[in-house]
Amino acid sequence: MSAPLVIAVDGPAASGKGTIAARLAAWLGLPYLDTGLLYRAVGMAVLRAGGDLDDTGLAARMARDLKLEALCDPELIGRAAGEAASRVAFHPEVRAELLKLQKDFAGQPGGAVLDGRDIGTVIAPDAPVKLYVTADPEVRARRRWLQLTGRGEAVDFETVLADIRKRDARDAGRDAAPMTRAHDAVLLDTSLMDIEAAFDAARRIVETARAEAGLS
Ligand SMILES: Nc1ncnc2c1ncn2[C@@H]1O[C@H](COP(=O)(O)OP(=O)(O)OP(=O)(O)O)[C@@H](O)[C@H]1O
Ligand SMILES: Nc1ccn([C@@H]2O[C@H](COP(=O)(O)O)[C@@H](O)[C@H]2O)c(=O)n1
Repeated sequence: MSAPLVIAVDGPAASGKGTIAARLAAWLGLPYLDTGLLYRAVGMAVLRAGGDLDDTGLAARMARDLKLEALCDPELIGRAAGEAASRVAFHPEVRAELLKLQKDFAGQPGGAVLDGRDIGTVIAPDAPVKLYVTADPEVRARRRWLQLTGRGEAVDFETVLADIRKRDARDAGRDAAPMTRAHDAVLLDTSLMDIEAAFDAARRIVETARAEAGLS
């Protein structure tokens, strides 16, 4: 029997990694977890409790008490949730609380697809297929701006670009599980690709990696 097919998809905000990961999962019939939603849900829980995002203890308690139903909240897609997520994700104690759930998901016997910032480095370092999806900050900001304004959020492009740059710096610069490309992750720059082209490129990367790893 061959090893389970685990696909780790990492990259910065609005690079399109979630779109790619979800489509890979549907194509392969694998379960999919958007791990950013976990941090978004914790951040929103802290904000809704009137708490301070820098309060490590409170954020860690919210992470410990997180219910999976919370991931269905449409507010998690919003700008406030993205910023709050990056703030609580900074705390190692929060990351520790969310670790087991993610590792268990990645360890399912039939395989899985996960996307985030530390999937290929921390959550599933032995994944046979790893992608690091990126795009220029301006391209990502435009995608995010279209997404946010499309759902009715009034925000200008420059604000979204500033958010993206700040979030990139915080996510890549933190000590705990920083956003980084795993040494064995294949880089996929989607700056000049539409969604179909990006998915096709990702599918080819997966097919090559599967063949190299001898996975059926
Ligand atoms: N290659 C692409 N070309 C144009 N738009 C794209 C592309 N990939 C994704 N998008 C759009 O950009 C937005 C962000 O995509 P997506 O949610 O996949 O990014 P992400 O990297 O998972 O973001 P986050 O880190 O915030 O979870 C969505 O509206 C999506 O439809
Ligand atoms: N594995 C992960 C996933 C996410 N984060 C943090 O959450 C923020 C929101 O993530 P999105 O993918 O939904 O944009 C992100 O900026 C990270 O700070 C993380 O640390 N690790």
